[in-house]
Amino acid sequence: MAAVMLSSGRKLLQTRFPRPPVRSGSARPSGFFAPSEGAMLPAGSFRDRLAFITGGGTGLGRAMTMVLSQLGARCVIASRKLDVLQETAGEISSQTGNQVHALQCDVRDPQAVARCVDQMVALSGLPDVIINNAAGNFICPTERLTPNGWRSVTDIVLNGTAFVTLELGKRLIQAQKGASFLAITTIYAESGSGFVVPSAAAKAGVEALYKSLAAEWGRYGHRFNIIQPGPIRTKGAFSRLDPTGTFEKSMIDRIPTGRLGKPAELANLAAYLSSDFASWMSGAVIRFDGGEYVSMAGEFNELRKVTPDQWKMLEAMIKGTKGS
Ligand SMILES: CCCCC/C=C\CC/C=C/C=C/C(=O)SCCNC(=O)CCNC(=O)[C@H](O)C(C)(C)COP(=O)(O)OP(=O)(O)OC[C@H]1O[C@@H](n2cnc3c(N)ncnc32)[C@H](O)[C@@H]1OP(=O)(O)O
Ligand SMILES: NC(=O)C1=CN([C@@H]2O[C@H](COP(=O)(O)OP(=O)(O)OC[C@H]3O[C@@H](n4cnc5c(N)ncnc54)[C@H](OP(=O)(O)O)[C@@H]3O)[C@@H](O)[C@H]2O)C=CC1
Repeated sequence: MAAVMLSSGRKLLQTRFPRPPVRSGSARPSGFFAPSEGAMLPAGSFRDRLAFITGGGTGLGRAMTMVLSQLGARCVIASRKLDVLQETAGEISSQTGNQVHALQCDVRDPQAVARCVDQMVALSGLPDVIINNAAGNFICPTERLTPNGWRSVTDIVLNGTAFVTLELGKRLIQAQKGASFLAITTIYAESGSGFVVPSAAAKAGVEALYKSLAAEWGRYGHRFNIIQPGPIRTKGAFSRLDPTGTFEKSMIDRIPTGRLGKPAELANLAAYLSSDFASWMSGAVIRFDGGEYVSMAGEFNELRKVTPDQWKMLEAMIKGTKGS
């Protein structure tokens, strides 16, 4: 029951504002926004190209490796867990017929990054496409965070991205070879977010790093772009950000397109940004979130819950107001 109060405190009108109908993640809006998951670019768009993808063994990194490989790229995927990487590499290359190499690398360790790049160069040369996708994250009230907890996330996300970018950037400059660099951040890199503070701080740092290098290293033939994904189900993210599954429904409810993103959708955008079709694109920050960010930001967006009958009444009240 909602009441409209006069400034005197007297109730002018009472009306029932029923709770909005419960809408599941797959209800009405997703009928309008069904995902398309096949490779979007023309076949062979990455023929003779080498792509290096950190965290390419799982989740979104795996999906990006899959689409690049489908489009003809040779791929090198790198992270800590060699067995996971090898399994993914085998699966993708047997589906696409293109080489996928797995290299162990902890991006927090600059020497390990240099060794990994040495191995890649020996195997396949320097890459044309670099995707900094590896990340660490977990929800935690900031007052519970230890220095090592802070370090574990910021080292992977910010330092890891910087070490990979510096190592490859310097070698590419030396070799006078152009390349596309892409970083995967998140929508809260822009707004900040409680409960994932090291991630928010580190992702914001990655964005500053990539925007800065877009300005500085264009002269070497290097492009730098950023994708800020909204929620896309992966085991890595959801097990650490919503371990009980409690928040998923309310999250979907605030996404105007009414559903989570799909890894393959993100992968198509990443492929476009890394391709020659985007050769004029650098320094771009692309939010890819089904509208979630603007939906959370708008002061009056909760008025979506107001029914047509309630609008009639509100309109009459507003029009009936005389003076200020
Ligand atoms: C409604 C929400 C639904 C989902 C939302 C979806 C989308 C919204 C936008 C999403 C953005 C997503 C961003 C992402 O980055 S998702 C990527 C997630 N993937 C990963 O994190 C994979 C890699 N992660 C890890 O390996 C670990 O989680 C890691 C980051 C902790 C690093 O591992 P490791 O180096 O082995 O570190 P540990 O030794 O385990 O721990 C180090 C340090 O951290 C403390 N710590 C670990 N976990 C927690 C926790 N949950 N709470 C508090 N502290 C934690 C740990 O205790 C150690 O500190 P000490 O001081 O004790 O030594
Ligand atoms: N899924 C989502 O909803 C969203 C995801 N993102 C971003 O997307 C990217 C992919 O996340 P997602 O696929 O969901 O999650 P995953 O957990 O599947 O991916 C994270 C990857 O990072 C690798 N990694 C972690 N630490 C290191 C390290 N020290 N050195 C090298 N590699 C490391 C992991 O491999 P290993 O354990 O083998 O090292 C893993 O493959 C991340 O940048 C994340 O921040 C952003 C917004 C939303």
